[in-house]
Amino acid sequence: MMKKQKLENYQMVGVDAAKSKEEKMKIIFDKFDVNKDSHLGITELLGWIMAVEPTLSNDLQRLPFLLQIYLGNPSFLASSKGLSYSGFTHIYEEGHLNFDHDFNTINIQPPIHKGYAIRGILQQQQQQRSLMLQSQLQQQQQQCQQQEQHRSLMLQSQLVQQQAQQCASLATNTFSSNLRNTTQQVGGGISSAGPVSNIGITAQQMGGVISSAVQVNSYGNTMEQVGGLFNSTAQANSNGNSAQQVRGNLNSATEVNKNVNSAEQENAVKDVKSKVKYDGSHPELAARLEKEILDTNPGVKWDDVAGLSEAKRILQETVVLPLFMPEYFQGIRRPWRGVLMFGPPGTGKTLLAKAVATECGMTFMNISCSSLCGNWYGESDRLTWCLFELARAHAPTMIFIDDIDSLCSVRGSATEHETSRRLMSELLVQIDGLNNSNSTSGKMVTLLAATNFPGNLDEALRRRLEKRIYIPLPDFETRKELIQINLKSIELASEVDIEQVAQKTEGYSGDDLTNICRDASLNGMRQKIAGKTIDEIKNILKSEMLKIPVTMEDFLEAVDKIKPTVSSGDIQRHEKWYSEFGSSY
Ligand SMILES: Nc1ncnc2c1ncn2[C@@H]1O[C@H](COP(=O)(O)OP(=O)(O)OP(=O)(O)O)[C@@H](O)[C@H]1O
Repeated sequence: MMKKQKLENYQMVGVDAAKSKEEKMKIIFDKFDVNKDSHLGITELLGWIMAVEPTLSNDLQRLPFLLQIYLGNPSFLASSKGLSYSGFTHIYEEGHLNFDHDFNTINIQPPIHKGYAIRGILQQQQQQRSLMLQSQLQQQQQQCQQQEQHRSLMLQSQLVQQQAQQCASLATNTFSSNLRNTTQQVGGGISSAGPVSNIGITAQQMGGVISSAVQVNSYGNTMEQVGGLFNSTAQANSNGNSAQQVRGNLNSATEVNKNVNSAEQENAVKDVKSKVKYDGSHPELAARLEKEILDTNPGVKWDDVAGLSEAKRILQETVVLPLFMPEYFQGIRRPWRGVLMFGPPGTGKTLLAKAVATECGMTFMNISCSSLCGNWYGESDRLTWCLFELARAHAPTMIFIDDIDSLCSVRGSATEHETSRRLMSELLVQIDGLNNSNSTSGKMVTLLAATNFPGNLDEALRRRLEKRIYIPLPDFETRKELIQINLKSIELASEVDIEQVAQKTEGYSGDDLTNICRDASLNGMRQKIAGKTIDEIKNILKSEMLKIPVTMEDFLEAVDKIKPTVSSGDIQRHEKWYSEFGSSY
């Protein structure tokens, strides 16, 4: 079939096979008059050669390549577009020569032909190609090596990070306190006393877990050992203690307050974190987010948050414990994906989020609506996706989204915008993916959100924020504690009655109270400088200024001046929502 086709071509061109090569070339060149339209296509040229020399078409794939090279050589061109007769004869002869032998070898070793540096061109091209291939290969190898190194550094760094957290937690009161309680729980009603003997007793009683318990307490290092211990907790639970009891035995708020990490431990965590590198697909977005929202150590302690013991307990269960005993929080006990704190403004929601992140040595990502709003179509959902990718790279991480209601206009509503719809969909997908398979690998990412307008939340989002904690206005005891926290480094006059200030500030938010304390503490200075010139003020000794005590009068004046910012309508709105959708312990 092939032969027949070639013969037809041959006849069509009308070349007598018996003629000499030169004659054939002349006929073909004239016949096709390649320059008449100043254009010669490769396919056309290929057609000629195949027609004239049917035996040359053994390797049709190689031929166009060769022709391309010839046509690229200026010495074969009669004009900028047309082929010269000399060029044509050369092509013909090259093809002829090589086809006569074995066309497959042409490209490897083209014959030297008088007057033309074809071999040089081909060799050059070949060399260039092989150099290119070599350099591509080298680049690929280098990339592979770099990726490998990077990956192993990441793994090492994650391991160190985990260990640093474990060490920090175990070495500090935070953990020993948790551990002690846990061990008591492991004891499950065994009458044990002090922490160390308690561990001993528990270990003995638990039999199989002696080594874990001892190791954890003596050295407090590895995940498996910790896991071993917490497995024991799980066993203890199945041996009679209910989850309720476990929770009941958790640290009280006051105990939690004692759990202050040493600067050294914090630095260790910080140091490890700063070495974590994002290796995902959007480095430029990640860099932007990192700059805006990343805080490896927010530096707020439990001690700094007054009251809110209920909220603290829920946060312990949702965030702190799953981090310390990941093996326990599996399956149906998996950590809650998202936690919502709602309540009037200035009640300490952000403060609480920071405290949890600090106490757990978690990376804190404080995100606002504006950080997720991109300028371009699709940028917001990419930013959202990148946020969670970044969080996983820095895990354990807490993503804190303040004013989350502003991210979601209710879907389907008139105010819904395409960007916000896409952002919301991505956010829902990402929350769905939280704490599934990765929770055991220490890659815990928790979403903590806060809002003053819980009623504005998208229904789907509300469902995913599985725990919804009400952060109310501070009660009497909390107000007292809050005033003390605010004034801990301030000189107070002996007659100052904090209880009275607390009584007078019912309905004030934590933020309002902080403002009262600030105002009261500045009053002494105001009185001291009243009527003085700037120069006279400059001459007042700093130490003298610092010694001015805050009096009861200063407080009463401040309370008079500063009014509560939260209305009773606001409170009712929150309480109504709490009764419908809130979580309690
Ligand atoms: N429980 C608290 N303990 C100590 N300080 C508090 C407490 N609540 C509020 N404050 C003070 O009020 C300030 C504001 O608190 P925070 O930003 O946490 O409130 P918020 O509930 O997040 O407010 P918003 O809803 O407006 O974002 C804090 O910096 C702190 O000084």
